[in-house]
Amino acid sequence: MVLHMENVSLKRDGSWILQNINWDIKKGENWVLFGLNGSGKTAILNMLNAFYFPSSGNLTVLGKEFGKTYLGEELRKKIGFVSSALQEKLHNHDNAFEIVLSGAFASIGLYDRPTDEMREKAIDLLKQLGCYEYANRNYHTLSQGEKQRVLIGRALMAEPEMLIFDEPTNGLDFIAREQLLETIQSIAGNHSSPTMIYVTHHVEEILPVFNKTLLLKQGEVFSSGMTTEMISSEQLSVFFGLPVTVFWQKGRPFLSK
Ligand SMILES: Nc1ncnc2c1ncn2[C@@H]1O[C@H](COP(=O)(O)OP(=O)(O)OP(=O)(O)O)[C@@H](O)[C@H]1O
Repeated sequence: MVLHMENVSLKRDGSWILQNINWDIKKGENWVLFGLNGSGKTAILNMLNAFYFPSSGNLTVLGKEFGKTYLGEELRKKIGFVSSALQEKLHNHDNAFEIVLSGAFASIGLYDRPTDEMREKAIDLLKQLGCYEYANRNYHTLSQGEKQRVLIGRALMAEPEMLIFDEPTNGLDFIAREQLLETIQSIAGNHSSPTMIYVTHHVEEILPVFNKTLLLKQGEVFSSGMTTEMISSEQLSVFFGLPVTVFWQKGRPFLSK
């Protein structure tokens, strides 16, 4: 089991942010965590990363049970994270190659001496993700879409067991978004690919590789199961509280009122 959440609730500053969350992720599944603004998506991610601790319930992430030992750092090494928020934390004067390489040490900036093997791997990843042509460019000169792909390379460098995309298309134009989504879909084709979780509130970003979906509403699980069943006109009309139609094209859902 990659993730086991059993009746997990979270209280912050006196209010309940998450209530009775049940969520199991098995190896081989890739999940969408779908919820509107303020539904508690970030709170769940902060628990997976061991920044927050459940106020009640049982939580096991990658075989580590919360409450038994301190597991923050150990766990975070096994979880790759791609978000726009992370972009701001990186050293902007590093080039794309160095940013990817630093993923091997789970560090911001390069403090340890990378091995030749690590360098080769970073180059392979840059090629695989279509970033090779700007490998020598300073990170801050890259476009948002290019930055996000470099971040994916950085995350994959550490060979994570879980890879989380937190609204990764923020700030991307249509073309950059589609390129990024294509990259994400291609990672899944790799036999050593990690379990992926894609956090979003945009239906049209849900790729075929994300075969499972959890619908989160006001801190509670509204429903969870196969993506094709969750992302349906019937479910989402109740979820949004307004009639919507979902139509599928080339394995991806689209939403209209
Ligand atoms: N420390 C805190 N104290 C009180 N309330 C909080 C705290 N942190 C978050 N919340 C509230 O918990 C709810 C869930 O927040 P969270 O950031 O997890 O939502 P989200 O689904 O990630 O939203 P978005 O898509 O807008 O990022 C929100 O109503 C938020 O205001």
